[in-house]
This record gives sequence, structure tokens and C-alpha cells, in this order.
Amino acid sequence: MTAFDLQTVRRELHQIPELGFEEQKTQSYLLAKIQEMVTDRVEVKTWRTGILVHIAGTDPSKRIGFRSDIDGLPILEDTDFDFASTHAGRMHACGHDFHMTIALAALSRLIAEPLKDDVLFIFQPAEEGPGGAKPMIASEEFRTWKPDTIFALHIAPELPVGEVSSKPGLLFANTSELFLDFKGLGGHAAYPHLAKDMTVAASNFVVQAQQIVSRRLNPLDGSVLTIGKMESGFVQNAIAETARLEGTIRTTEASSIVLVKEELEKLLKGFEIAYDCEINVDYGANYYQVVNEEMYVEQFKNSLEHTDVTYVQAAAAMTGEDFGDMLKEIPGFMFWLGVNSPYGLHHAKLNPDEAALSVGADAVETFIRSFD
Ligand SMILES: CC(=O)N[C@@H](CCC[C@H](N)C(=O)O)C(=O)O
Repeated sequence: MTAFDLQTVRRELHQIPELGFEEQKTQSYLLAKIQEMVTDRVEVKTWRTGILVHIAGTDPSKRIGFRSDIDGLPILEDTDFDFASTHAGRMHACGHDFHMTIALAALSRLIAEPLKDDVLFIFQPAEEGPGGAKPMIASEEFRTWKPDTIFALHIAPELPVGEVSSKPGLLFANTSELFLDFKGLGGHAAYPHLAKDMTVAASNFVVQAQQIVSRRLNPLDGSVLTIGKMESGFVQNAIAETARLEGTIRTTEASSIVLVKEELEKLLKGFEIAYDCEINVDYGANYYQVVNEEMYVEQFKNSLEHTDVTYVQAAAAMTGEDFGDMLKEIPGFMFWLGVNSPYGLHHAKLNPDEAALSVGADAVETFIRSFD
């Protein structure tokens, strides 16, 4: 990288994780770095907390887009890094600090030596929720620079450094967030018959909802229903009047997500009768599946042939990505970047190997240059 050191940038970004559409510090940091590299070929626009950087090509016939997500997660970091998050309860536990650093590195190289074609770097907010891709591509700022093809990467903790991985067709699942609010009747712990206990209702719901996946859906279609958070009650000797469940639905078929929701709603009606309560459902952010265009995956694979980066074939995963919403409109692909972390994505001890930063920057730059 010409203008700065990748490890330093990654560590500085790692210290300031922010949630979706709250990425003000991240945006200022990125803008300052981008400002150091601009030339008269470069134009910069902001959209909410995101940034678009356009490099005019020398003889353009198309525009190639690369997208990095920029938000962190509401996770309390549990590493002993001396560059750990300085934002309590927030962590770059999904590698977006890596994605941004790699994007900056590739950007600086492409500004230093522009292509024939135009290149657009997209720093997109709110991938973890509520979803920045859909509103960003609908924005005037994006539409004036809409790329003809677009690609993105995601760190892969289970792959070694030096490896990248992708596949044509489905790479990531369809997703829907799930928020359920139960309202019953509180009371004394000793008089359960006079109350409507939402701890019991919500607990049973968590268990029964699993049977939608195992009994209602075609076993040949992949699906997952995970409740990641459960809250109820205030004290050990009182019955909880309310409970809240927060989770996510994942399916490999776009139509199955509709089916899961229909089945959930039937189950909720039954629970309302059985537990004499009210349950409110909110599906939060919904992301379309990530479907890779075969032609670009092939081009990516071929572009790496004479480099130190090894391409391996990926399997589809039940992770979600709002990049799927970009790919629905613009053909392209996404790939995994090996970072060899003993802890996985969304883990409070995620520890990606920083040697992967230059591998990622090389892969991104090489692919973009392969259009020339
Ligand atoms: C790559 C990755 O981990 N992405 C997230 C996307 C989250 C979408 C949304 N908040 C949801 O949970 O449905 C993932 O959890 O897969």
C-alpha cells in the first residue's frame, strides 16, 4: 500500500466500531484517509454515514464497483488486544475493519495507477442491520455512478491466510430478522394460576418454533431459525409479564422465507390462545440471497492464476449479506477471504490474522485490473 500501513489502519478502525447508520467516527476516519489520496480523477460523495469514491478511467467503457461494509456489532469484545474496541459493547466482530482497510488499500493503488474503466468504491453502512444496501443503491448519489458490475469480500475465519473462496450461484442465504414481544400478566411467584407467565410462553415458543424448520419445510431446502436473545422478567420471585425474543430466519430458497413466516404466525396465534397473551411480531431487516454470476467468478479465479493467492471452491453458507440486494440489481459476485481465526464470525474473541490484509488488497486490485 502506498499511502499508509494496513495494520495501523485496521487497528485504528478496530477501536471505533459503530452500529448501523451511527458510523459517524468511522465515516470521518475514512474520509480523512481518502482525502490523503485524492487526485483530479477522483470524486467523493457521502450518503448518510456511507461514502462513494469514484475514480475516472482513462478511456472508460464501463464502471466496476467494489463494496465494503463499515458497521460493527453490539458485542462486548473479549480479546486482550492493545487495540481493542474503545466503544463499550461494540465490536468489529464480523471483520468489517478488515473489509474497510482492504478497500482503502486497493483504492489507493487504483488511484495511483488508474484503469481504462471507471472504478467505484462503496463504503456502505448498516450491513448487520437494519440494512444499508437497499436504500444506498436507491439513492441519487449511487444512481449517478451505478456500476455495471459489482463485487465484495467477506473474511472467512476457517480458511487459511492466502486462500480465497467463492462459487457460482447461491453463496449466502435469504435472511429475515425476527423480533417477538410477548405480553401476559405479571404476579407473585407463588401464585402462577393468577398470572400469565411470559417466561414459560416464550421458552416454549423457542423450542416449538424449531419444528417449523424440521417439520414444515422441505428437508432438501436449507433453513435455520435462531433465537439469539431472550429477555423476560425483573426479579427471581415474580412472574414475568412480558418477554422479548430476538432472532433470525435463514433459507436457501427465497420462497421458503415466506413459508417460515406463515408457519410462525400460525404458531403465534396458537400461543396467544394457549397462554392467554398478546404477541407482536416484527421482521426487521430482510436481505435477499447472495447469488454470484458465474462469468465474474471465473474471471476472478483466472485473474489470480499467476499470483500467490489460492482460489478454492466454496460451499453455500447460511450467513446473510445485504450485498445480495446489490447483486439482485447489478451482476457480480462475493468471495470469502481466509483469515485463519480460532474464533468465528460474531464471536467476542474473533482474531483474524492481519497477514490476510495484503492478500485481500492484492485480490481486489488484481480482479479490477483484469478488466483492462
Ligand atoms: C456475514 C454475516 O454474518 N452477516 C450477518 C447479516 C445479518 C443480517 C440480519 N441482522 C439478520 O440477522 O438477519 C449474518 O448474521 O449473517
